[in-house]
Amino acid sequence: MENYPCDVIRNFSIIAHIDHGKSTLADRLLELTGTIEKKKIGRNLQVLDKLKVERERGITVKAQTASMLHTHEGRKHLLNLIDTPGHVDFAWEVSRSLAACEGALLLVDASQGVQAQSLSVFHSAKERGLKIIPILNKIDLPAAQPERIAAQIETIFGLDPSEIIKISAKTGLNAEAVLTAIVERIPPPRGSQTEPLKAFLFDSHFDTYRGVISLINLQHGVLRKGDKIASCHTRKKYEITEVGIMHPEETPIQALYPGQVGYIACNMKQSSEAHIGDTLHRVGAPVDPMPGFKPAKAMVFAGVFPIDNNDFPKLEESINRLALNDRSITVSRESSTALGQGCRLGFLGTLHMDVFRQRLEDEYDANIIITAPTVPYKVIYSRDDKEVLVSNPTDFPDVNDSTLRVKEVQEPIVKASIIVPEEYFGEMMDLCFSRRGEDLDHKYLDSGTASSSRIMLTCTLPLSEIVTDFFNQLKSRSSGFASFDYEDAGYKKSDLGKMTFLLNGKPVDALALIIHRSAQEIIGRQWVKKLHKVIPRQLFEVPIQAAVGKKVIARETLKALRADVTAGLYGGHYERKLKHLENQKEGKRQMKKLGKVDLPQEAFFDILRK
Ligand SMILES: Nc1nc2c(ncn2[C@@H]2O[C@H](COP(=O)(O)OP(=O)(O)OP(=O)(O)O)[C@@H](O)[C@H]2O)c(=O)[nH]1
Repeated sequence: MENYPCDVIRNFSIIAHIDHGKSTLADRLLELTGTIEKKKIGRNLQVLDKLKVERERGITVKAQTASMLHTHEGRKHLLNLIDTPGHVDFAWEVSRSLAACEGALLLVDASQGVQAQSLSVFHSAKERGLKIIPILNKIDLPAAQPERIAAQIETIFGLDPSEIIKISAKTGLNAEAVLTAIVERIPPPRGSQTEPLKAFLFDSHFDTYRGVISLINLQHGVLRKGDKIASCHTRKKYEITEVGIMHPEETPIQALYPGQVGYIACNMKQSSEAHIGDTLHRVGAPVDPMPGFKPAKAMVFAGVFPIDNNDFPKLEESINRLALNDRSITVSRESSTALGQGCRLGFLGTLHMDVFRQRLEDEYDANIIITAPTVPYKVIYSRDDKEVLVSNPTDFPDVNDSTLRVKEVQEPIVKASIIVPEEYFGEMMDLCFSRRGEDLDHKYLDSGTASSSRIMLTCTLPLSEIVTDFFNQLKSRSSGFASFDYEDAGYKKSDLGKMTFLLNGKPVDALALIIHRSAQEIIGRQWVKKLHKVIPRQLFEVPIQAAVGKKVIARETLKALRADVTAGLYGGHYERKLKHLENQKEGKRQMKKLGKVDLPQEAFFDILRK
């Protein structure tokens, strides 16, 4: 590695909207540089996307990094690709990956044009002062409009059209030009061997045998096995047990030199010790830490409960093991009278939550119930202006109870941008208004009179409105054409209340919701109807009520039972009934006594799944 001084090193990321071909281009670059063999990636198996869920959903969840060697004008260069995940929830991972680069390839699909995330990742890269190389991908597609999209890139990003490289990552057409541009246009890192050791930690994962493996970008100094290092953040000390580069798999090396990107293993036992954005230095030779990082903030919370309560220890262990590799997830225990013992998890967003659930189910075969997602609300009390963050509806106070002296409640809001063809503009406006959107604004993205021009719509929305079903609505109401991105926009005062559901006068804690006043009646009625459908009849009449504070706003009555246990269950769905009967036969069916009401776990499943 000592043969690769800074001037032959290039550290870069590929940034793009989801599906614009980032992983495909990464594969082509690895292939062109001989880092991987061609045959390995024949069946659309992308080397950089490793997790099963990623393949199933075709998205990158966790960033993967690879080093490659490329000869340019007779000189061998070391190119370090720092891969970034491609979804709004993971904007934080993108920003930390970018901090380890000097340049970024901005990839835009020539048939779809600039999309919402193209814009947000562009701004992120620009803020960091990275050299941006615009690339138009998928020019092999019949629907590609390279000229029109190139004009878009020029007007929206202010990039020089002559700098745009037009390629097909799939066929490999012109991909060689990308390598040349990386070497010629991206500045080399600036590091020095003589300055005190300084390494930037930008990613980490957990390995069962070696403990925490951290990816680092070495700013200064030389790092070898046996070196003693310390963290600026925690001040803990470690000894390096292995140094290597990702080529693309972990490949041990003797030493890492300034400007290089690689991995280290040290005696770090817990992933919580590896702080993303931390700076490492040699023991006894402290350095100034790299500029601070915003830590990942969980913005969506949900309870996870096992269907069978005996499974809780196993579920908890699985959750902890998965969380080891994803420190943006927060985990705490939660218990509910209705659902028993479970965990409350905090996620970056709803996709993050879905991915986690799928991993739990895939890898651990877990049979679980997830409660409705909530966002963190701020409750401010008049007594000494105390501010409490509430992310579990159970803990939300009754705002009308004057003894509690709640001064106001605030909810997190986001600044959303939606890019959509003009003909769907009206639909998108409706959607935003129906989700309490404010400050709506829009602008045309195509200059001149292009047919089917595209519009960028921006507005502020409460975060709670986009964590439930917003994305699906957006896609279905725009025939799949709208793209969406959002950023944190702080907190805002809001008229919210806690809605509880009562069975036979007893509240069911797992079903509590925090809802804006304008939607309380509608949601109350909907949920009461749903409950009425899924709760089996009992030996006595059961009132099902929705209440906000002490005020009941909706009610249905479940008539007393006469004969057959399964009659009327689930609105007569045959397979459901069959499953129900089978469960009963196996004696596995769990009944929850809520007051005097028997509520099967499956009923919760049906309500919460919606
Ligand atoms: N026709 C054509 N298809 C392409 C090209 N590049 C990528 N694709 C296809 O586009 C789809 C998305 O490509 P990916 O490389 O997975 O996209 P991505 O940007 O990595 O997606 P995320 O990892 O989710 O951000 C795949 O089906 C690719 O085969 C191209 O140049 N031409």
